[in-house]
Amino acid sequence: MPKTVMLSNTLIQETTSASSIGVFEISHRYGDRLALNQLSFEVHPSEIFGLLGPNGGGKTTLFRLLSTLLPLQSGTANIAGLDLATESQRIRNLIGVTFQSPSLDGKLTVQENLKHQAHLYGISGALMRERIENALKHLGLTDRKHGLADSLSGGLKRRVEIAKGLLHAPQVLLLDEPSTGLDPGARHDLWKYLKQLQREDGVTILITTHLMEEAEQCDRLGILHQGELVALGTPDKLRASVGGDCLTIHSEYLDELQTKITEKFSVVPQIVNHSLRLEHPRGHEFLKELIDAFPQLVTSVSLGKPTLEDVFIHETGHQFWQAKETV
Ligand SMILES: Nc1ncnc2c1ncn2[C@@H]1O[C@H](COP(=O)(O)OP(=O)(O)OP(=O)(O)O)[C@@H](O)[C@H]1O
Repeated sequence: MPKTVMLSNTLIQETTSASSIGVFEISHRYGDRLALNQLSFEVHPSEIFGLLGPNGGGKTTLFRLLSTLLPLQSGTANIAGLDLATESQRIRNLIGVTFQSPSLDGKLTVQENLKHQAHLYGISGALMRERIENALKHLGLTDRKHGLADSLSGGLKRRVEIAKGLLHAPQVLLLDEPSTGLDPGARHDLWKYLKQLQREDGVTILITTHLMEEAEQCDRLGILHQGELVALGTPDKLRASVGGDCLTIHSEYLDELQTKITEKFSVVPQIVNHSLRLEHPRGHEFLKELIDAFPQLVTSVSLGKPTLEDVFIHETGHQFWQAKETV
């Protein structure tokens, strides 16, 4: 967290030099709708930090703020020690951003799109050619470089968007749902490349996703729900925060079974997506007790170690895919 100091009656927040991205108590409204609520987190240098959240959680709004497309309404933020509110031009030079919305010129070839992007950043000549070839190679686009962007599939277009964000060798990459539309092979290659950028070039990567398997690959994760950060930590630490094993109980008599389990075992199962869900330190033993106690009410029970989806349910009471846009 930033240190707050008093200077001439003005509160100044000092940034923590150890962080590459610092977000401190950011809130953002669209009219009456509160899209981000007092959000704070820090991303360390050369870290891959994931923001996991369902649609409407506020991920895109945060990206638009960090990439200087939206002005900050309240709170403070910095990237590589530069203040977002006052040094947006310098920040733009050192970040690479890929948004969900398409930005390619469909009437230009892949290579022309990349050249255009390079020129915007003042890159030309041999350096430009080298950067473009490198990005094409790592994103599996070399044999499509002369094809019109309009002729590409959604997944290939996505890869060109990502290539565009990498051409000026940014220190910090902001990737908003980069895997959307990519098949599993392309997703695997993208992650291999992101980890290479992290390892060899020390790039810091902030990525948003709603895919659990992608979230698993991040060094640390923030779980964003209705504009608030409900959990923060490594995937392992987050999973460990869920108490023991997770049981999902199917029944035709959910309300009755919920009451009876609560009375008999003094634990309150949550009703999530037409089933009962509870956490127990020794799930396999409890499962047997449960079936012995209510053989007529229990249709089936599944038992598993906590997943990131369980972390989300644990923190919000909602199933990830059913979390509503209610902010
Ligand atoms: N321009 C806008 N005007 C009004 N409300 C908006 C606007 N943009 C976003 N919102 C609302 O703000 C909230 C957060 O939206 P945001 O797009 O940041 O979420 P998200 O997590 O990126 O979702 P998605 O993955 O669907 O893009 C949502 O409730 C959304 O409806």
